[in-house]
Amino acid sequence: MACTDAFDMPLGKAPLTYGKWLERYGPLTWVVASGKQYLIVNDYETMKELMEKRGNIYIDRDSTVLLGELIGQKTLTHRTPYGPTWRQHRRFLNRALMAPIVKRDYSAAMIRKTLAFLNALVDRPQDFLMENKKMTAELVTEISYGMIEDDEDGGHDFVKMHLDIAKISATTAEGYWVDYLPWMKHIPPWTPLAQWKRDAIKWRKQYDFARDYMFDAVKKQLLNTRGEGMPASLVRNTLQEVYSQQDSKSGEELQNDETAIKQTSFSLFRAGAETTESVIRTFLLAMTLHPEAQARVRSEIDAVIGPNRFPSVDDKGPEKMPYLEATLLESMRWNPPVSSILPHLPIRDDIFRGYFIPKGTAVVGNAWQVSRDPQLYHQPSVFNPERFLKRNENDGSLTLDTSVLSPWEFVFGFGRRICPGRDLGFQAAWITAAFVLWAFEMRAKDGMSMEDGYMATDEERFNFAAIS
Ligand code: HEM
Repeated sequence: MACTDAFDMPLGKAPLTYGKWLERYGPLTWVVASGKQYLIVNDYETMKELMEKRGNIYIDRDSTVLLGELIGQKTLTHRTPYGPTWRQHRRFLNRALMAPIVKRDYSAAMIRKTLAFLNALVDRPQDFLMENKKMTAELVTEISYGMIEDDEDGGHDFVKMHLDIAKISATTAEGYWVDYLPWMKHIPPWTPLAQWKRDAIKWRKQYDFARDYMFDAVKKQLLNTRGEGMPASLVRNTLQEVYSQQDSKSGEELQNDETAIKQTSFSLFRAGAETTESVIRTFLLAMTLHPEAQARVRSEIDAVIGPNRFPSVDDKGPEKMPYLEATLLESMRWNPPVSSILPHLPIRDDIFRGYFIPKGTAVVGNAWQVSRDPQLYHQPSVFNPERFLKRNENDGSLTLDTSVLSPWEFVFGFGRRICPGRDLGFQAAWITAAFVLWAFEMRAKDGMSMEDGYMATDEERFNFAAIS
């Protein structure tokens, strides 16, 4: 392990800088910046050792005073500290987002949204990025609530509310004095230099309104109809389950369950929309820049599905369509949506490989570096779905090569904090990919290709933001 200094802490494209530390210092780099301790982990085995094998220790999350505490984002599942509230969130989410439930309850919404996306592409192909954003934002909202607006309450635009909240997060991301001097949170809002506090109160109201708005609508409808005719959604399904146990629960327990469902459903948009959008965006980019790979996926779709029916989730899986599966895996590896995995903080002091790691250190796994590890992937910057495939010697068919590390092993994080929406996100991306290439051939504008050097380096091609 090596220590570097705060001035080396990158402001932009962090995973690339972390990757350079691997060459200089080895897999672990210790950094202290703005009074906070970070441990940057740059290889897969070490991430697994810390966040999975020692997952009971490296399980906490950090949060800032302004955004986390005063505005309330600490209550989003991915920001919730380790403890009973987080465990309750995970119990609901793990059950509600299991692969068979996703397939049974949410496939129809995914197909409906994808067909709307295809229609938009016919009319306005140049808007594909914006339409992809819209599709994934609406899909995750519908999965959370079964609808995208509450007509009875004036039809506020829920997606827009979320986008506004994302702006608040961006505005506050660089930190305020109160984040370093927590006693400042007690300063009354009317004092002359407390504009930040007045802003925080305003943002808190905006945040609380958005969090309660759709949840309250679904709850009201459920109480009025007992769920008759309501579409499946995370809120409907989990509230129904909780209400079915109301005889065995105290009023306080029911209230706690409701609060947890409200927080988890509100978290899904922040955690699930842009990440799924990223997988689809990378797939579309890869298919455009690699016409040969696109042609192989399209011929697989032609052979398995043909022109007379739509793709269906029953076609999904490496046994039926190995090349499509490998292409999506390669899209997730080529550009991991969360290039720096959210920090896992140890809940107690730990000794690892002889190094002392204090409680509260932000342990950051650099998923990007794993995706570019030449020991794991030959020519890692090259988009090559075949790296995940091998030919069956007996019948010549293709199967997944399990000796190659699947991106499933690192792009969704590790241990008990692993992404609970991974099956949902992957299935949504699969449906979009299958429908787009069933319906269209994609070509780059003006016939540009990788050979022309079009955005040829990783650094130019991807943005390395929180969601890349
Ligand atoms: C498809 C692409 C997706 C990717 C690549 C992705 C990736 C991740 C990663 C890296 C984490 C952090 C895991 C860790 O700390 O070890 C995470 C957490 C999380 N993800 Fe996803 N995610 C995706 C889709 C989704 C979807 C569709 C949902 C839900 C609708 C979702 C919900 C969550 C939640 C709630 C957490 C917080 C878990 C916790 O802190 O306990 N994600 N995701």
